[in-house]
Amino acid sequence: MADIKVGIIMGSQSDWPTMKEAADMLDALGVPYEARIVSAHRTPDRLWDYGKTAVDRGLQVIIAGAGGAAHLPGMMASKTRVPVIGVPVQTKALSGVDSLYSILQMPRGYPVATMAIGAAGAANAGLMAAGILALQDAALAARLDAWRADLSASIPEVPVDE
Ligand SMILES: Nc1c(C(=O)O)ncn1[C@@H]1O[C@H](COP(=O)(O)O)[C@@H](O)[C@H]1O
Repeated sequence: MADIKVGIIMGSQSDWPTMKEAADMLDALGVPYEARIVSAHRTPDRLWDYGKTAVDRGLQVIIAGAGGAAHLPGMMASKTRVPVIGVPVQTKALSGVDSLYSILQMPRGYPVATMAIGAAGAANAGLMAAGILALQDAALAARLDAWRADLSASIPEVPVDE
């Protein structure tokens, strides 16, 4: 089995369509990961175990997505020193601003690197995780540079009528 250094966790199955954007990005960059449903509210023991074993299992980055009262990323950051990237999942009632504020305003000492709301934030979380791992992985760094160059090259210089 490939050496898994990235954990993608989410509060609910309903978050997967958003969090899959992070997974797809990691797939595109050839970064192995695991994906799990872990909820601070609904499965606190699972959260505890995941955080407690993260370092020993070799995880180097955790991407945590949740919506609404999104306590999962912050609680995971309280349980492990593995860096946590938070993804605020978009919600119906408050458009994800609730998720954003829940994740963003961590107390001093327990940071969560918070992305933008929704799918773009999840994709960026994948890129952020890859960038962190690329600091010590030259082959991944080359793939990430190529991905960025491709994106840049795909942006037209002159706008066209659609
Ligand atoms: N914010 C959290 C946590 C948590 O932070 O522990 N656990 C579940 N949830 C969120 O509840 C929302 C609705 O979940 P359901 O769709 O299962 O009702 C999801 O966006 C999930 O992340």
